[in-house]
Amino acid sequence: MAHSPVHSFTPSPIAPRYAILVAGGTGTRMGAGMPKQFLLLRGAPVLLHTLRRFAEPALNVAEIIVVLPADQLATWRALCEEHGAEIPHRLVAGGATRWASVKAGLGALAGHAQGLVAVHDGVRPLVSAAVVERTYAAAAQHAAAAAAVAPKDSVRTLSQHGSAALNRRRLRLMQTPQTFEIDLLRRAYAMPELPAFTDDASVVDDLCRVELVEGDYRNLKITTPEDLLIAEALFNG
Ligand SMILES: Nc1ccn([C@@H]2O[C@H](COP(=O)(O)OP(=O)(O)OP(=O)(O)O)[C@@H](O)[C@H]2O)c(=O)n1
Ligand SMILES: C[C@](O)(CO)[C@H](O)COP(=O)(O)O
Repeated sequence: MAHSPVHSFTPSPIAPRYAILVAGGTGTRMGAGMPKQFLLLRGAPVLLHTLRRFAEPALNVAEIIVVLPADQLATWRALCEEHGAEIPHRLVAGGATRWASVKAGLGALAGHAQGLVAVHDGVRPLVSAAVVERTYAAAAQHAAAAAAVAPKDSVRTLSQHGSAALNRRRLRLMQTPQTFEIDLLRRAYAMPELPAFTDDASVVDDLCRVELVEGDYRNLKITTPEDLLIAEALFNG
C-alpha cells in the first residue's frame, strides 16, 4: 500500500532542522576488526567527516544526534578528543538493526514537537552540503524527501527461470540523507519493524509519498574495502 497520502502537513521553510547520523553498525562486510565508521579517511575517522558535513553553518542544523553501538561510545569520545573535534552532538546507543538505531536516535529528539529530521548513514562521509540542503528543502515542501541516483549499469531481476531485464529508467538507487517532518517520522517508526525496511523511505512509504531529489554518485556508502579506496580518491575536504 505505498504512497497513500494519509499524512497532513503544513509546509514550512523555517522549520528547525535536526539530523540523526546512524553509525550503530559493526561493519561485518568491511571486516576491518573495528567498526568501519572509525576507520581513517585522509587521516580522520569516517564518522568525523560525516559529522563535519552536517555541522556546516550554512545548513543551519540545530541539533545533531550520533547513534553508535552501545559498546563504542567511549571509543568515539576518545577519537573526538584525539582529533580535536569540538562539534556539538548528542550520543545515543543504537540497536541490533539500522531501523532500531534510527528509532533510538528519534527518541533523543522527543522534546521537539516540530521540525525536519535528516537521517544519514554515518558511513557516507562524502555527502555534499548541496545534497543535504536539497533533502531539507524538499522535506519542508513535501514532508518526506530522499536523495537518490539513477543506475548506471543495466539491471536484471532473478527468477526460478533465470533472469530478466528491468527498465533502469524506472529505477533509482537510494542514498541518504532521507529527511522528514519529525511527527511523520515518529509515526512511521512507531509501527513494527518489517524485513522490507532497508532505509527510512521504506518505513515512511505507507504514510506519505517520498519525494526523490537528486543525490550524488560521490555520496558513496563505505561498505566493503574498495569503497574506502574510492572515498580516498574522491575526498575533497
Ligand atoms: N544496527 C545498526 C546497523 C547499521 N547502522 C548504520 O546504518 C548505516 C548503513 O548500514 P551498513 O552499511 O549496513 O553498516 P553496518 O551494519 O555496519 O555494515 P554490515 O552490514 O556490513 O555489518 C551505517 O552507518 C551503520 O553504522 C546502525 O546505525 N545500526
Ligand atoms: C539506507 C541505505 O544507505 C540507502 O541506500 C541502505 O539501504 C543501507 O543498507 P545497508 O544494508 O544497511 O547497508
